[in-house]
Amino acid sequence: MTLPLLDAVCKGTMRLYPPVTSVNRTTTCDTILPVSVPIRSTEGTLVHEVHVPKGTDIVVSLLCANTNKAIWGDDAEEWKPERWLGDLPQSVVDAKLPGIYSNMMTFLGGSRACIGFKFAELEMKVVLAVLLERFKFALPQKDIRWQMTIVASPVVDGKAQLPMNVEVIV
Ligand code: HEM
Repeated sequence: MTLPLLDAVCKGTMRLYPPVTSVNRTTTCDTILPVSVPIRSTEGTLVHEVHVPKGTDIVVSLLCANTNKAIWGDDAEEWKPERWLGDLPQSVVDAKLPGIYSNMMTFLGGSRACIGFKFAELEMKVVLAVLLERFKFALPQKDIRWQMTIVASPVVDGKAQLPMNVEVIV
């Protein structure tokens, strides 16, 4: 059975709210990092690559890659599952992000990518399909903020929590 809307909702959510927002790495040798678009330096010259010496700590933001306006468009910060109901924009295809999951970096890419991503994807779909058949969920009138630190969490009144009104469907 294909459930395109459920699939689109999961992808839309995983793009905008990646549970792991960034990963840290330390270079083990001198490295040259190419940049996707040239950067203008403080001297006014265009920089096409960055020299990174061995032993440099690097923060790789999965959230920034997932919400880059040059890739996803001006509405990059909006939750729009319908993006996945048709063809993705050419800018997303052309970006060739190395992520293992649906043109985004949520589960990373390369040899240390998440090995549990298919399990996680299946689990979230099963849980949603079972719960949504039996319960109605609604957000309360509270100011919910998303704290996008290394692990993302919803916060209300300074405490990590996600209050919800849950009603049994009879
Ligand atoms: C929505 C759920 C999940 C997300 C967003 C996620 C994301 C990630 C990310 C970003 C990494 C790379 C971390 C790094 O290298 O610094 C990672 C690694 C890993 N994940 Fe997941 N993960 C999820 C669920 C799972 C599940 C369900 C499992 C196991 C059943 C799992 C097992 C692993 C393992 C073992 C690694 C380490 C892989 C390695 O270093 O070679 N993950 N995950």
